[in-house]
Amino acid sequence: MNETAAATASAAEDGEPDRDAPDAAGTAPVVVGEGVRKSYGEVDALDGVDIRVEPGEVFGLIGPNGAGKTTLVRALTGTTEADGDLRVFGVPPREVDPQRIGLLPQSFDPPERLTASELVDYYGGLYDASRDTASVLRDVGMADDADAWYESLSGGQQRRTCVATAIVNDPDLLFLDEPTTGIDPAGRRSIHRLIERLAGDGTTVFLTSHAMDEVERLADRVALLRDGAVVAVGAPDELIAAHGGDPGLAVTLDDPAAEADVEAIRETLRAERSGGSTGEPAAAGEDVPAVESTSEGLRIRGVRPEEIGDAVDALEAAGVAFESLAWSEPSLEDVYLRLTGEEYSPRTGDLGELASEGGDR
Ligand SMILES: Nc1ncnc2c1ncn2[C@@H]1O[C@H](COP(=O)(O)OP(=O)(O)OP(=O)(O)O)[C@@H](O)[C@H]1O
Repeated sequence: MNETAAATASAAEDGEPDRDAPDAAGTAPVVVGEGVRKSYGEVDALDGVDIRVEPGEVFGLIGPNGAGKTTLVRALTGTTEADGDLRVFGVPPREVDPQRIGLLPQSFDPPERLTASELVDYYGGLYDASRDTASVLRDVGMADDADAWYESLSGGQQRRTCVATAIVNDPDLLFLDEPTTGIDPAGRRSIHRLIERLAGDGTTVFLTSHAMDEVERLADRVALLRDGAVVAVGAPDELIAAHGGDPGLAVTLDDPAAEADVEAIRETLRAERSGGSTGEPAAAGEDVPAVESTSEGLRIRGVRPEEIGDAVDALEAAGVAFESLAWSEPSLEDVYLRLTGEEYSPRTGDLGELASEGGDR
């Protein structure tokens, strides 16, 4: 019996819950964190984080600036000490075989007086076994610039080269902290395809990003960190269904709408929804589109595509001139905005409260 199995057996004998236990499918989690805490002086960067990442998952970590994402990545990779129970491949982070881990930190300043190829060679040389440098550079779209000095590369090319150094050891668990920052759309797509391919081949990917479209596309599950704690975790679809709100019409205005105009729009839509041409108001409690102010103008939630004409009529009847309209289904970005309270609107109440009521914590 190896050390991990022995520790597991002894915990089970003690009657304690076994956090590293295989799930019903028989697979042990790759990452387990329970009650993870880290303070910098007065600042609680991590305030009791619980997290579990399964093998082969792309696990997305999102949250506002300062929420604690980088601190959590640092704790999980053993680059900072943290309190609480942390296990990676069943052992404390600092005891994990480095060969199994790839890390792209948020800030990464490799030696500049090397070419992209030499840099990947250099990092590959730190491991017992590494991939062929040319194939790694091909993976990140840097084959044509392999012989360019790192310092002469553009910001996006530098970031791609850094991604290459993180995968040169063919890791089982890959931490990517903001991998596509500064990379152009085509480059982002190639990094996305790379992540999908790695995950398809069994690599577990821990992806931190502010690009919600990226996380929504790539992640099997997402954890939203706020003020050092996980406030929601689940598959993107589940989170969107639970917290994304209704589909809505984004109305871009030249000038902010007056409260009286917003109320007039609301009343017109209510009448349309309930009685159409009869103009009867909706019954109390009836589901009607909600009109909210946003930084760009208005968002009319709960409008069905066939009701967009009614919304335009309501805007015109209220004398509100608009620049553009865009109807969309809720996305992970809506979840993020609602659960972080960044979508606060005085007309819809404090969504910070909604986060604590509707979040998973
Ligand atoms: N070395 C440090 N010394 C002091 N405070 C720190 C240190 N590192 C992080 N912090 C603080 O801990 C909190 C969490 O920071 P962290 O970098 O983990 O957030 P983040 O979610 O990664 O933010 P961002 O999205 O801006 O990268 C912040 O309040 C930050 O100021």
